[in-house]
Amino acid sequence: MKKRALTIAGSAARGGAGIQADIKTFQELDVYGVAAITAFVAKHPETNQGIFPQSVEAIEAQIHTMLTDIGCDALKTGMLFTEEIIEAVAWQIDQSGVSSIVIDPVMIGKMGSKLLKDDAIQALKANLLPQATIMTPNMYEAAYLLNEPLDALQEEVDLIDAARRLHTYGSQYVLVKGGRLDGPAVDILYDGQSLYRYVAPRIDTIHTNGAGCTYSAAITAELAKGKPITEAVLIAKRFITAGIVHAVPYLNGPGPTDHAAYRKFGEQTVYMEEIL
Ligand SMILES: Nc1ncnc2c1ncn2[C@@H]1O[C@H](COP(=O)(O)OP(=O)(O)OP(=O)(O)O)[C@@H](O)[C@H]1O
Ligand SMILES: Cc1ncc(COP(=O)(O)O)c(N)n1
Repeated sequence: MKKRALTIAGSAARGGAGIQADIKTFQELDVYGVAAITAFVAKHPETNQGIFPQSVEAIEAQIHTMLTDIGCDALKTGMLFTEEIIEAVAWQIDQSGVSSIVIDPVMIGKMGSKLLKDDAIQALKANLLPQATIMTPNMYEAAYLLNEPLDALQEEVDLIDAARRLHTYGSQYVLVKGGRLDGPAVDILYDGQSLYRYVAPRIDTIHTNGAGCTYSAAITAELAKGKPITEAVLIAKRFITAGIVHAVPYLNGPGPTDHAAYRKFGEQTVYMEEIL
């Protein structure tokens, strides 16, 4: 039977990030995608719209319906926004019996939206990270979780150090993304014993809106299909690299990645190596 992946995240009105990115990615990687929407994000300096969180009741009802009617082989979380949403979602994940859990600790969007409240970080650390199969912070999120200044991670050695320290928070694997490093786009994966680096050429573009969401959704899709973590991350890195190469500059600012690019052009310039 076709495998199923669930995303619990925010709706991004521009369509490149959040739930929209996740569902497009699930479809491209041939898993049945379902979604529980935690909030609607329609923030733009010109329209001055905002963030519209959904009630805990509405979020719980969506997750319950999907888990009981459709079932789930792997799930991911993205924007969760508040402490009470995190606590409710963490409880449902704990009860779900789903064994592949990807936690993307989304905090700030590339257009500047604040997607996690300051007082929610403790609930994320206490209730969600210990349940993670893999957590996928970017450099800024890793620093924030470690109580470091936001620009604390500057080089690859800092990513390695952060991955080791974040592993003590309880996630089985930690993937620290070097999207904002100078030089090649290197991400570090750590499982408590072995360290791996995933390397892609850096693409000279500002159009990476939703790159983190898309990457973690691709990892989730591959885990749903039963791939081991190291391989799921490699396929996902190829998926997002192709998406960035072929990104579409629709916006007055960072445009969305192209979720169809991996299928159409299958970029293979990405490799993985173990760091000894
Ligand atoms: N310019 C780039 N060229 C190549 N790869 C990139 C580039 N920017 C980001 N990446 C890669 O894209 C993936 C997502 O990384 P990124 O750091 O953008 O995550 P993120 O900041 O969490 O994204 P988001 O802001 O969408 O949540 C990582 O594998 C990263 O290495
Ligand atoms: C609902 C939602 N979730 C996540 C992101 C992060 O994506 P990015 O940092 O690429 O804008 C976003 N912008 N909106």
